[in-house]
Amino acid sequence: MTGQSMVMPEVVAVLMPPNTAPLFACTPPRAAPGVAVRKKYMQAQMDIGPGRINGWVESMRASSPTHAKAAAVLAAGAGAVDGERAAWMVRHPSALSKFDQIVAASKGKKIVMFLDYDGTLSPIVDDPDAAFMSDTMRRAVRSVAKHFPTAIVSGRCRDKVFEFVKLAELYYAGSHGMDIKSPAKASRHNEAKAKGVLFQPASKFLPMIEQVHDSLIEKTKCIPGSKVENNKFCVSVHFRCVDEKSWSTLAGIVKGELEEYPKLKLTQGRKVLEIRPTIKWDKGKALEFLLESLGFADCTDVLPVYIGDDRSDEDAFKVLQKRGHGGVGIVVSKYPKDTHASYSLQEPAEVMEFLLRLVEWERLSRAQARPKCW
Ligand SMILES: O=P(O)(O)OC[C@H]1O[C@H](O[C@H]2O[C@H](CO)[C@@H](O)[C@H](O)[C@H]2O)[C@H](O)[C@@H](O)[C@@H]1O
Repeated sequence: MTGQSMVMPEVVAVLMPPNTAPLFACTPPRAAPGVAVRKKYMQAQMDIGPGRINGWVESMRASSPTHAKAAAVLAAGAGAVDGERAAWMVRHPSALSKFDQIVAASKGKKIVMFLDYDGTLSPIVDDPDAAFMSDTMRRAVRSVAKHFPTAIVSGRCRDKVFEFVKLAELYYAGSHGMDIKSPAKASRHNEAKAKGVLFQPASKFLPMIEQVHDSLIEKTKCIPGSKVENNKFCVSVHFRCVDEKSWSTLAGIVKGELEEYPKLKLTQGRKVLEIRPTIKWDKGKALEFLLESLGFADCTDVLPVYIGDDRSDEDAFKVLQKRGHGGVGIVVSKYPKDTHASYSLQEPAEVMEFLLRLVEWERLSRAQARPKCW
């Protein structure tokens, strides 16, 4: 991103090497004793491919920010961890405290909103079926969508995330972007090109994903607390409620399943192992696809804003970071983590505050632009 329209915090974020997935949910401290912890997590993350089960379990531990923070505190002390957080906040300042900077960058541009669901619009809870969004958050999203084209981009299957959000005027990209649909309800943003879009780049994997889902349901029955979720073009195996002693057994089951399906790969989210097709499609590609469908491909007068909390959202942040015409990536996290986002918000409550401020700012800008009749 080189254009002057680029939105960046005052301090440039440390970039990760190209093609490197974010390594930990929480970055262990850089102080001497923490380095060992950091390396351990890095190794664990690399091992998750076809590697050892121990590597898988380490990586599963690292997917818990609180777990990783506790490990870092043990290794380096609370002071070092606080210092790490302060340094991270300088690199990824709060989108609320930098609100004026963000909206200034949208001058002369149309904002397009992209919102992740779990951990962004709804708080993380133990039961994935109970991850409800509050009515106040729904009202905030509805108001945003009145002013800006708005898409929900989720790892969940599209129908499920729609059941939670219940707003027919939005675009939805489910299954980590592999199931994209334009709004069911007309609004002033979707009269044009994106109307009637349905894009499913992984449709040929549907029977395979079904098989894997059914097989994993059967094989994980012996593991109390585990939950296998059918996300249509991917399968999520949750371990949030599984006793840590059983994590290696669960990892072994998923690993064994993957070995039978070389056309599927493993990714990780917050206390969840996700199996998905090896196709080169992710939330970043979905963001590009939606911008194109809306008629904004290569447009200099559009500013995409993406808010998300998980590893899969990093694919979208990377796209925004590379985009020549600007884009705002906002990561939702209380803890420092490797991210390609420029800004941060701590939790869904702050996301709601940001959305409401955006709506208010847009209303005021419009009112000021209107000719006055005395
Ligand atoms: O892309 P997202 O909308 O963030 O979806 C990612 C995954 O979110 C859900 O799991 C996560 O949230 C659950 C409810 O709070 C929580 O119990 C779980 O531990 C988290 O990983 C969803 O259930 C998954 O299918 C999504 O892939």
